[in-house]
Amino acid sequence: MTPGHPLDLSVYLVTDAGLCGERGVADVVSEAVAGGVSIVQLRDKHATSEQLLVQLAELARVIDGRAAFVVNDRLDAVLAARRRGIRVDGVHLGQGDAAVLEARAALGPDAIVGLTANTPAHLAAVAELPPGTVTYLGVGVIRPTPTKLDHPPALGIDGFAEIAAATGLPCVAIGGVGLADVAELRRADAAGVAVVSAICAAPDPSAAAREFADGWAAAAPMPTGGRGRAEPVKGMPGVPRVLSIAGSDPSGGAGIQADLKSISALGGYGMAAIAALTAQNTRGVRSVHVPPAAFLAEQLDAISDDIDIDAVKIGMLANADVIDAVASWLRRVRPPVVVLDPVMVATSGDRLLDLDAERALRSLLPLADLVTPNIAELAVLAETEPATAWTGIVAQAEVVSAGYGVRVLAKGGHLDGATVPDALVDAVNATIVEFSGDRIETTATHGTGCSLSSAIATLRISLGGWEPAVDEARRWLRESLRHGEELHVGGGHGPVHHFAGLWSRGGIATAPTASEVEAAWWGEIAELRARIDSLPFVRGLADGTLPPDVFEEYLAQDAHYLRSYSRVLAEASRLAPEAPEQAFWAACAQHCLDGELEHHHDRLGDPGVDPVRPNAVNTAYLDHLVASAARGGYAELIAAVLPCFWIYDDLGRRLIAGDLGPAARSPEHPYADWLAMYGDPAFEITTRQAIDTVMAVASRSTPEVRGRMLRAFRRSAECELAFFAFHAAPGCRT
Ligand SMILES: Nc1ncnc2c1ncn2[C@@H]1O[C@H](COP(=O)(O)OP(=O)(O)O)[C@@H](O)[C@H]1O
Ligand SMILES: Cc1ncc(COP(=O)(O)O)c(N)n1
Ligand SMILES: [Mg+2]
Repeated sequence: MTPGHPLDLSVYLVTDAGLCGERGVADVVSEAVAGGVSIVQLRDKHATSEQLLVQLAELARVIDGRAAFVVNDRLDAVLAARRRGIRVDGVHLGQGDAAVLEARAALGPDAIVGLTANTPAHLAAVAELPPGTVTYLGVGVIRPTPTKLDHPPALGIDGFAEIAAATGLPCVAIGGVGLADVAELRRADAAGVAVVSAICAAPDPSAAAREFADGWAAAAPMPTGGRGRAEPVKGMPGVPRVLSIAGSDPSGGAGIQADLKSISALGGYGMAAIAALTAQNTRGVRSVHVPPAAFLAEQLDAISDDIDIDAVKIGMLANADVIDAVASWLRRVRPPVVVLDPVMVATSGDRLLDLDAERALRSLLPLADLVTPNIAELAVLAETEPATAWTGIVAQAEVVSAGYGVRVLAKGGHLDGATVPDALVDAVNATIVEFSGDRIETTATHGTGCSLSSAIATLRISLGGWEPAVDEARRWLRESLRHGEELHVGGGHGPVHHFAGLWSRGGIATAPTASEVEAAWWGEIAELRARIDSLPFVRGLADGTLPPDVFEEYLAQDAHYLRSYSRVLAEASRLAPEAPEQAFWAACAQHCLDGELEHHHDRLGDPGVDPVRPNAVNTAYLDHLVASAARGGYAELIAAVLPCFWIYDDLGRRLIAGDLGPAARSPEHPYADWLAMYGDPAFEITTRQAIDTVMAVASRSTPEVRGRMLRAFRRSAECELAFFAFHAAPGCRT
């Protein structure tokens, strides 16, 4: 968690090493955080202290400040990690774990201390604790879940809502939460949803996480803020009013334009006095025009005569006259925070400052609170050659800091190497704070220095200290660097994506691709599929031991189902917006009757009229399909019909391949014709077409419609499980 920032509990990932499998926990966490997970809990009940420490270091590195990071149960490991400078934000404790009071005392007031609580007695005990002891409650389980075998009775969403209403603390819903529950839980006042298998076991954890983040964002916000959600820290000032005095970059990635985006992205009100104009793009600077310095002075006065300025960021000043105008305004106005980015050379290598102005720039240093030179600029200020090693860079920063009585942020962006360090050097107070992170492989580095310095100026006001401001600005810049190339701006060094974090957290969600939706939906029903595989009915099908009367009763029910399912597919055809989709669903409707149903009749004998009374799960499944069409129209209906293709195709192919037992490969298998029908490559092609059709619609839909489609899809998958299960138990007869 970042000091001064509200804790975002919305998508809470609990790790499970078993479910992450060969990919490893760190890879899954890294992807999940990229997809929008806001907090990660490392849960490893078996690791030794030493193993846990290694995992903590690795996860802290891949999370890289993008999400909060807590550890289940092991307060000792959190303390050991913190002693080694590993960034762990806190601990989550169960009722049987170390006492929350002890954790709060050991970790200090800013740490996260989460607590599992799911009974009125637990809530009563929490209410007795001093305020500020517990940060949030983990409340569950919502539904029965295989990822925690010893879980208490499921609360359901109503039970969760009751507990959330009875406490003043933010409540995270945990245990068996599916994507389809997210909106309802948010409306039930959840501060977030905890997810284990739906992300850890997903083929694409990033896409799965994004579905949850989108689902959360799309759910209607609570009518009034406040309860149930963590609040910003008390005493946070209002919106920082931040002025950039810098040059214009018409391509929008550096200079004034980058400053205004950075200030806005970090919650400030941005103002800009233009000191110079450049004609540049992502490849380089073509020319520079400097308006008269007197006109800059007029701009500055116009602002300060009217507006209280909280912070100033100074960038490209072009020449000595301009520098003098800014120096004399600063002496008069004395804004509380002044950050000077001593821009001399652009990322492209072009000079942005007259040579004779370099000396004038030094006169500004004592008027600044922080100066942020890159390696080349630091050497000019230190009047020496650029250092090539990090230690030399920090030494030069100390010289400049001592010589001018100003804090220096030495930036290592131009160093070669796998890590990118920065150092906040304050020779006056004799402190050096180093920051480091892995180098982000990207061409989008245009304007990094501009963006960083205006971000620090803004955050210095809202966070109240230099170290947290630099820390948070770096975290934000790193996220912006990671997403810069997605903007597709220019053929040279493109801009960073200033709003990457903001947009992905639901402001403006980028639409997922069809294959991302496909992976997320398949992952969403992973648990249901696993349960189908282990049903006695399916195991009996696989090894051929399923009693014929059970199989025939199943077929009779399925024949009834298929007659109605065919009508539902015809309805999809009727509702289809385009002719190819209309034809596809019509063909599926027909195949249902003359392919699948015919097979059933071959086996059972064509009864002419339907003699079978549908059993309860059959009726429920068909009701759901009809209701999906009536309620949600085409999009929801095709999502609801999909599991009947997808699950049968997947199961059929795996049975034929012998994945569920070798007997299914034998031509002597008693149900060989049934297996051949669903393992048939023609059925695979039809299924692929159905998946593609549904995913194309889902990826084009709004998050709200996509959420409803997923709920319909998941419900059908549940019905498939129930349909098989009905015929599974020995002795169960329809
Ligand atoms: N590839 C990268 N990966 C991670 N951080 C980077 C990368 N490039 C630059 N930075 C960071 O961007 C900021 C600007 O640094 P730098 O590139 O040295 O300055 P300038 O943009 O002024 O030349 C620093 O915080 C630096 O650590
Ligand atoms: C107008 C203007 N100001 C500053 C920079 C430096 O950019 P960087 O942030 O990459 O050092 C730039 N290219 N253009
Ligand atoms: Mg720079």
